[in-house]
Amino acid sequence: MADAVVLGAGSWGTTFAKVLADGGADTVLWARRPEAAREIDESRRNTRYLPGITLPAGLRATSDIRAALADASAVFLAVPSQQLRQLLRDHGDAIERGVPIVTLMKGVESGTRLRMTEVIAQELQVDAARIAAVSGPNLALEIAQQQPTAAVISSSSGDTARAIAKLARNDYFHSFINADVVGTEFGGVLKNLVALAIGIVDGVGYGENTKASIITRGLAEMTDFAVAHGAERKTMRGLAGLGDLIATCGSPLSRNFTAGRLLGMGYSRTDVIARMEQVAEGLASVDPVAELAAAKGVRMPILEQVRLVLDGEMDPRDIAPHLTTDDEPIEE
Ligand SMILES: NC(=O)c1ccc[n+]([C@@H]2O[C@H](COP(=O)([O-])OP(=O)(O)OC[C@H]3O[C@@H](n4cnc5c(N)ncnc54)[C@H](O)[C@@H]3O)[C@@H](O)[C@H]2O)c1
Ligand SMILES: O=P(O)(O)OC[C@H](O)CO
Repeated sequence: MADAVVLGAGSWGTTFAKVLADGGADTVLWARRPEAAREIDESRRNTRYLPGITLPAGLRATSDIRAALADASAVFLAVPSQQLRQLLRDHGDAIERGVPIVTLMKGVESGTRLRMTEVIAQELQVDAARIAAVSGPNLALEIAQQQPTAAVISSSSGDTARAIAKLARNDYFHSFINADVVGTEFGGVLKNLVALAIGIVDGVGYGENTKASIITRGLAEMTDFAVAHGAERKTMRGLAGLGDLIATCGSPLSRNFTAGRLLGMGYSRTDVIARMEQVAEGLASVDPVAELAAAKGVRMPILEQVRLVLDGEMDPRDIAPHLTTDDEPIEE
């Protein structure tokens, strides 16, 4: 049996497989395209997603998903959020009973508005104690370059969180644990939306005051939203909240920041999607998060303005003054 099987050989799946393999885990990475699996196995490279990175010799790759799953002691999922349900529907039956299933993803499903752990539980009919979510300030390329980084592994089961945290650690990557799955997952989803806003104002040409104002108010919005959905407030101050917000909003490596920047430069939603070569989860999360916020009566003016820019109903230059939609001053 392999200690870990990672599904999805994009930038994060490949990097996380490297993290696991560098920590000593016998790791198999599933790539949809046979030529990608071959390149990883034969050249120790994934040039499309991780240029310049040499992958560890112990990391094996395959394009045979069912063989990989049948041999897995733990399964890690790293495909775009809108694709997860179909992948599990097609191949979830190949996962052995009792195996922990870990989402590395940061999105909600359009339509159902479900978090990834909820999609897993619903589609595979597995107990929440077997499921975990990984989140944190984790820009893939920096970790693939072995720059020191922390993440948090969240599960309702302390045993599951601890087991995954022990697998996902090495001399450059450290995993903490928590039991707040709702907050940990929503942190990863919501910071993408703030990063879109930061990208937009960067594309417009605004500077650090504007960005700091949006990041600070964005964290307040994230916290209101997450707490209304059952998260712990402190999670939003942790790696999955503030930590990831700082990394994603501050880096040109972020695909959400990049997508926002294109919007700020005047490209339409359709143009931005066409230009992105990797997934920017925030683009698909805007509408379901806005719907979830409305259902709980949570006001999210920054999210609302990102939505208006995406829909072509607001000039990107107008986003910054509207940090709140209130006419009367409100408490910070
Ligand atoms: N890249 C990062 O820095 C990073 C860090 C943390 C979390 N994440 C999250 O990880 C998830 C994956 O992101 P990524 O960066 O690896 O994306 P990516 O665009 O780099 O790669 C996505 C991978 O999924 C595969 N894929 C696409 N559609 C598929 C389908 N229908 N079935 C199976 N495979 C499919 C692609 O071939 C590709 O290998 C996202 O939710 C993202 O938010 C990314
Ligand atoms: O490239 P992004 O915007 O998807 O962000 C990547 C990671 O989530 C950063 O933690």
